Amino acid sequence: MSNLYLAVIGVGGVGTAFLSQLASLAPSMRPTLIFISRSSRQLYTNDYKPISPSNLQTSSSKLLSLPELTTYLAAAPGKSILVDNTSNQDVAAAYPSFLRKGISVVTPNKKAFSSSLSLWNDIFDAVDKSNGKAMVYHESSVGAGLPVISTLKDLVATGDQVTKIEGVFSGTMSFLFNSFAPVDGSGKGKWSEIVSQAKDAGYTEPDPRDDLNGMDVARKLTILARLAGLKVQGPENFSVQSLIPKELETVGSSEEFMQRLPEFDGDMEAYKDNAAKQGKVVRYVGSIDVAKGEVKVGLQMVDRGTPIASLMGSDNLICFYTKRYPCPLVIQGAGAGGEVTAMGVTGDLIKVVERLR
Ligand SMILES: NC(=O)C1=CN([C@@H]2O[C@H](COP(=O)(O)OP(=O)(O)OC[C@H]3O[C@@H](n4cnc5c(N)ncnc54)[C@H](OP(=O)(O)O)[C@@H]3O)[C@@H](O)[C@H]2O)C=CC1
Ligand SMILES: N[C@@H](CC=O)C(=O)O
Ligand code: NA
Repeated sequence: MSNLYLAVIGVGGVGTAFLSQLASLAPSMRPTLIFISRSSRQLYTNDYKPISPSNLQTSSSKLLSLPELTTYLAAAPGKSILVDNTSNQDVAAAYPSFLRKGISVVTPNKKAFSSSLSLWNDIFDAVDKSNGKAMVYHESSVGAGLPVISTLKDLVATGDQVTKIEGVFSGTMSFLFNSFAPVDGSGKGKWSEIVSQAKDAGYTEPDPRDDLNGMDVARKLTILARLAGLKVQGPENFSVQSLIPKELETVGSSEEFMQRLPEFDGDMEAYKDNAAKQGKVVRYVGSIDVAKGEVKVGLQMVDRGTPIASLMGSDNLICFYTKRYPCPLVIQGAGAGGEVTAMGVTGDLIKVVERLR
């Protein structure tokens, strides 16, 4: 496609899967890739010629700062779309600047939508003021590729009243507890070993402590709460149960954290045994009570026969209770992993392309 241009920041698990899905799109739906970057390398040309991702590793392009990238994309000979596949806060904080220059943003990065309320307002003000020229889509910021954000937006836009949202919002936490404490009472290894497996499978955040401290779930609930109409200030403003052992809270690197985690396997065994004594299993759940304005994130002892207890793999389970759906509208499926997350990103990109071309 000649008149739409694409910049991709971040080529890790999600970014790599996204690039392969991008390559499989029909040429009429595929914007011209003109910029790609990892944390310390960028590839682009000054004359907006198409680039090939495979050349990123050997690229010697001068590194553009975020304001320089904004200027570069704004001067492209057609409309530009930025795909942010990082979890970087600085990139997220630059979305309003991109949007104000007419550059649409597509991302699985939760940071922009779950940090300060003022960043949230700046982003959506910029979208509103662009008169349809700049869009933001972030389906994969909650439930990876599952249609969670789009469903909630449709419920709200069509006048339904959301009363409660609850379920399992983390692919990592789901995988950890489904493997560590399955309903049949067995278990597929020690807690720390299963955390390593979740990291190797690409389910965790770049730093797995962001999952284990509950912040990943807290960020997702912040996003959903805001979309449901609550003015949540941020994930620090409600109760979040961390699974990081106290002794490891001040550890510097994620590598050292992973090395020392086995010392605390006994703590998680205790949670599991305690639940088993009550005939239950332990799971990491979240809920938003819209009427009370209450958000909660943490461990719960769950009855064995319930849908939450019976989840498999990295599945998420999201229940929307609304005026129209007093028996909840339920969305379930894989909530983490490169391919399913990239599917949400690519799907969002297709929506932007359809609206811009
Ligand atoms: N993995 C999953 O299942 C899901 C992930 N997400 C979200 O998707 C995003 C990406 O996750 P994932 O792919 O797993 O993470 P990875 O750690 O695999 O990849 C992150 C990528 O971002 C790059 N990066 C980081 N900072 C910058 C920067 N300032 N400029 C350019 N590139 C940068 C890294 O560069 P380098 O390679 O040089 O380190 C790396 O390529 C995150 O926001 C995550 O929350 C959302 C839903 C599910
Ligand atoms: N680390 C996250 C990835 C998706 O948002 C998770 O495990 O759910
Ligand atoms: Na989603």
